[in-house]
Amino acid sequence: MTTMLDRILESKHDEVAERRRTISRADLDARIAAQSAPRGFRAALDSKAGSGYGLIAEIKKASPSKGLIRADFDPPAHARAYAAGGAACLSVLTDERWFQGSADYLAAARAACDLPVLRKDFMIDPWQTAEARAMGADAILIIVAALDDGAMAEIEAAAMEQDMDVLVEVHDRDELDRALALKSRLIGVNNRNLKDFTVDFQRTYELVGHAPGDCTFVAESGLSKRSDLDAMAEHGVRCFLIGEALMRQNDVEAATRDLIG
Ligand SMILES: O=C(O)c1ccccc1NCC(=O)[C@H](O)[C@H](O)COP(=O)(O)O
Repeated sequence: MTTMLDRILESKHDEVAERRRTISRADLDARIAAQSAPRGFRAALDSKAGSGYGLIAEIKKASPSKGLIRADFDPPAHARAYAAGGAACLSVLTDERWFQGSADYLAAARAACDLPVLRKDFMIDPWQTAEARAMGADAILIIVAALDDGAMAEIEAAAMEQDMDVLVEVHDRDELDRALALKSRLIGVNNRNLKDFTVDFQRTYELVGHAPGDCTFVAESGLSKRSDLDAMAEHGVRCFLIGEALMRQNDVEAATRDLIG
């Protein structure tokens, strides 16, 4: 059966191949040289989690599971609201076809605040890490379900060469074991099944006990209220990636503060 992840990855291969044809490495290098140094993504998350909750607040216009989430989409305004509300980091969707995201949204969000920013996209090629840094990203995502071990290691090495952090996303015990063969100790558990979009917090509860103590452990997807976070904290999880629930709020700053304050 072809899953949504399969469909996304298939289109991503064509899309990345096309950009590789049209954007020269010299152009990317010039844009990287013009960027400010990466802001420490994991360090910012750890710092906030040390005295409360570490929130990666996501700027997300639409998704395959929910369609359009926010009509009055304004990345710089959302970035400022998340920062004022106490978020540790931002995540910005840059995938255009499935999430209506954009590299321009990431650049605009980063310029509007001083938080480190994750490029939220489907990384299939080390070239995308240079592209991520050229747009200003401080961290990239590796989805273990999307890659073989060799590709993961190459993409991680390319990101680390650019001094970016790497969030490694897993769904089950096998994927966690593969993630732990990498160097990054920033591990996310996606509670959303990327095949049928169901959300199950049990995934996080089951995996957190298997992560070594030197990991920063992040629960992702489907979290919407303070009691969700407090329940996670009872299992030892203090870092969260949250998009839709915050993006649907009229007052994003107040909602962010209420959630983690
Ligand atoms: O959000 C989706 O529908 C989706 C579908 C297929 C692949 C990935 C998907 N989401 C990416 C994410 O990881 C979430 O945007 C992120 O964890 C935040 O989730 P939420 O708080 O539920 O918006």
